[in-house]
Amino acid sequence: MAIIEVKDLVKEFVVVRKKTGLGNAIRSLVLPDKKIVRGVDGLSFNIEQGDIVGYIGPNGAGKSTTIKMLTGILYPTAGSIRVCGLSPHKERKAVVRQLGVVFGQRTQLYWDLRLGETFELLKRIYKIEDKRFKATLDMLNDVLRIQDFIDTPVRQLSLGQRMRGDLAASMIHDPTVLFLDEPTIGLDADAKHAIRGFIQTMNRERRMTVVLTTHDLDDVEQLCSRLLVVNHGRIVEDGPLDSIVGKLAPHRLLVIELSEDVQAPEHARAKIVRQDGLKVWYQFDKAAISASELIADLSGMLPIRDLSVQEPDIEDAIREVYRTTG
Ligand SMILES: Nc1ncnc2c1ncn2[C@@H]1O[C@H](COP(=O)(O)OP(=O)(O)OP(=O)(O)O)[C@@H](O)[C@H]1O
Repeated sequence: MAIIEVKDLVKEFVVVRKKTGLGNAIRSLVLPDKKIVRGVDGLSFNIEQGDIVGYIGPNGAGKSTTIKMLTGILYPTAGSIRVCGLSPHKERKAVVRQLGVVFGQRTQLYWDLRLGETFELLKRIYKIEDKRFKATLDMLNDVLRIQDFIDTPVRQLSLGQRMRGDLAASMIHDPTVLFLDEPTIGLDADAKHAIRGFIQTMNRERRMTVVLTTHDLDDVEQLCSRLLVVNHGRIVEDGPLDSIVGKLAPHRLLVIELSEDVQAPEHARAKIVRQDGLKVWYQFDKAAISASELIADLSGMLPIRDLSVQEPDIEDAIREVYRTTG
């Protein structure tokens, strides 16, 4: 059984359109001009236990709205959700015990408490027994190195320390699923490395399922076994990184260095995208022609001194996801 099951999920928001001018403002009070915005528009997907899934897409695609519904913060307009066999909005208390949630852009720690006091508070909220609490803290300290600043008030922590504190807090009750919304945003390379290491360790050692929204390409590349790409509230791609890169950036480049300055010939299944002195760049789709076929064809027509095949760039492919507007 999948640990997260989402079927035909829809979330609509009612937005009141504001008009300028006093007359219009008064009219709006009596008869507001309402518009329905579909933040999520018929999502269906399952996530298996132990997966690390990147939930990615351009701004306004519906990522946060989905995460809020999966964690019981928002009520869906239609469709169904099961997380650990529970309905997040109907069985919120029970579901919250199974979930860890971290929003990179805002802390869930208590600003005026020391980090350790926050953990104590969470211990009481979740009714965690002493022995288990201590064991979890020791484990979290091993992975996140929180001991150095556990007695520091949260407001004095650096961003990287605060994020490690937030992650530790989300794990105190030993959840089954971890939702991370931009967990590495604004962090330096060391802190990012620590956070990624933590996610990998929790996934490997505790079979923790992780759903991660991120704009960081290294997060995607280093962590995610599967990507769900969302746009306009719908899933537009679902699969491992490689296959999505293949779909979004199907083109490869054959770069040929000529031994003589000749005009490079056109090819029916490859396009010349650049010629600079003795170098020519042919772009081709590997589904239409293989690199070896193209090389064989061209070597009969051109004086070739050297050549190389350039694979598509993961960064370009994922950037394409974030650039997409259509
Ligand atoms: N409370 C709200 N009221 C009205 N519209 C909303 C509300 N929350 C989200 N929306 C709209 O729903 C759509 C999806 O928004 P959402 O915040 O889920 O996108 P996102 O993928 O998380 O974007 P980002 O990457 O910018 O955080 C957007 O059109 C947004 O304007």
